[in-house]
Amino acid sequence: MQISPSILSADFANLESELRRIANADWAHVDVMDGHFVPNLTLGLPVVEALARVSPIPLDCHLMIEDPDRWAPQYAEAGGSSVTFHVEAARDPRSLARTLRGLGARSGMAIKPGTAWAPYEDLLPELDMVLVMTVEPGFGGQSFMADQMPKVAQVRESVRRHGGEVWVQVDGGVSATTIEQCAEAGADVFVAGSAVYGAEDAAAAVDELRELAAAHRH
Ligand SMILES: O=C(CO)[C@@H](O)[C@H](O)COP(=O)(O)O
Ligand SMILES: [Co+2]
Repeated sequence: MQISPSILSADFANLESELRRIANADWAHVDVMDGHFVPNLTLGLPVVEALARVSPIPLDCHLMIEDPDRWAPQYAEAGGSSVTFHVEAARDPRSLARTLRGLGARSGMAIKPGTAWAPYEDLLPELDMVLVMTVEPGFGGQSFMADQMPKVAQVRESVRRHGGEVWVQVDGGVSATTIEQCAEAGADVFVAGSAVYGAEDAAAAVDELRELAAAHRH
């Protein structure tokens, strides 16, 4: 059970110290938004490069951008240990996932709440992680969509049948009150932005989330 706090809810004026607050987490989740794929703009390659230089934990880059076929490999080169693109934006997801792995990154594929999983099941051999969004991508602090749990369970079942080591990540509205149902549905990597950075003791929030997830393991 792994926790990946989203720095979208961190203090952008002090990102290095904000990363140190979550040094006990498994990953630092970096939300890259381009103002086109989603109606919000956050940060890009130069900032990811800078974060990779100082982060005590590996970067989990979530790319909410158009044309990931062109840009995602550069996030792997910039220091993203895991790079997740949205299938809705990708022209050739299979080839992109292979390219990411070839660059030494873990390949992740994200699906929005309105996107079905079944058409993409055959991509599993190329993937290290599937990200099931539990909010509409674009902003932190939104309400958790419990209606995505059946999709998490579907992805978990596909992974079980496929037999590989593919992680199932949930992102959006994950907190101490919603993480249990995510774990029970089959998620094993949990992104939490406001629930971690909104806590006075971010490291304690990470530990609490990990314990709750472990106690409700699928
Ligand atoms: O990708 C996104 C939003 O598009 C997320 O990573 C959020 O930033 C998570 O924030 P919370 O919902 O946990 O506050
Ligand atoms: Co995200």
